[in-house]
Amino acid sequence: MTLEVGNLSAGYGRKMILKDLNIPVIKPGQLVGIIGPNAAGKSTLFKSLTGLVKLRSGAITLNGTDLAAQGRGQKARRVAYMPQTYSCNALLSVFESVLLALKQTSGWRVKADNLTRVETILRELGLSHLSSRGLSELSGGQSQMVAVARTMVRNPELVLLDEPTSALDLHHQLSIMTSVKKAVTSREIIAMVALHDLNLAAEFCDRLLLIRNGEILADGAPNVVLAMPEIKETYRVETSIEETRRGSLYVDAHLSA
Ligand SMILES: Nc1ncnc2c1ncn2[C@@H]1O[C@H](COP(=O)(O)OP(=O)(O)OP(=O)(O)O)[C@@H](O)[C@H]1O
Repeated sequence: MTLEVGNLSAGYGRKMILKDLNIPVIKPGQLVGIIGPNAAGKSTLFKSLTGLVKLRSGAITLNGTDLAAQGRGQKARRVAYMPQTYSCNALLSVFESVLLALKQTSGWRVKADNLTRVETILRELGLSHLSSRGLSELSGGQSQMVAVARTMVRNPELVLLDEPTSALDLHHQLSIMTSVKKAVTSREIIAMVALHDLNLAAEFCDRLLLIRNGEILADGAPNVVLAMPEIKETYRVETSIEETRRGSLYVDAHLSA
């Protein structure tokens, strides 16, 4: 499983957002963090990869085949996308809503294997206790975790998660990212995760892409990218990188004087 993006340009109407963007090969089992300020183009990149935003030019090669040339059904089987804002029919239970997400890959007929898959993903994400709860009875953070479950249950080749931790408390930020990382490694798939928290990005990602104004400013290992001057310039903050006692990176940031 590999992903490569070449000379991708995309936008809305006449407005070009992504400009000739290149992402050299992402290897299987990699969790890639997409970082950058508000309005940088992170969600637009995800929408371009899923086909929700039409490409002006460029190629998206997933595991040797041109994703852009594939039909909606095929794309839906191969790529699972969790948008920044998510909604689902409020009359469903958590279990039913996750089961419904499988419809895109396995059709309307429910097989025994589908039920097992739903149970497994709810267990892996620590959501089993919410299984029979109605969606309308969930907190914001619980809804966000269920949205992650709906994305991961499809067992796609490429997972795109747009700020999956934005509504979560510290414990759940770490546990969701740990579960996603585990799934990516064990299934040898690729995940791209848009994150505003640079410390989460440092802790969990194998590679970071820094995007600003629709262009990639930096691409590399977290310790390299986070130490680049482009980080300070892009976020307009002063930063320093420290190594914690556990050996992970910590980004200390404050506003420039
Ligand atoms: N449907 C749309 N029509 C027109 N312009 C849009 C549309 N969606 C997004 N944009 C514009 O595209 C640019 C990039 O937006 P995008 O949502 O990709 O940024 P982002 O990096 O995900 O931002 P954030 O971190 O704030 O979520 C912004 O200038 C935004 O106003």
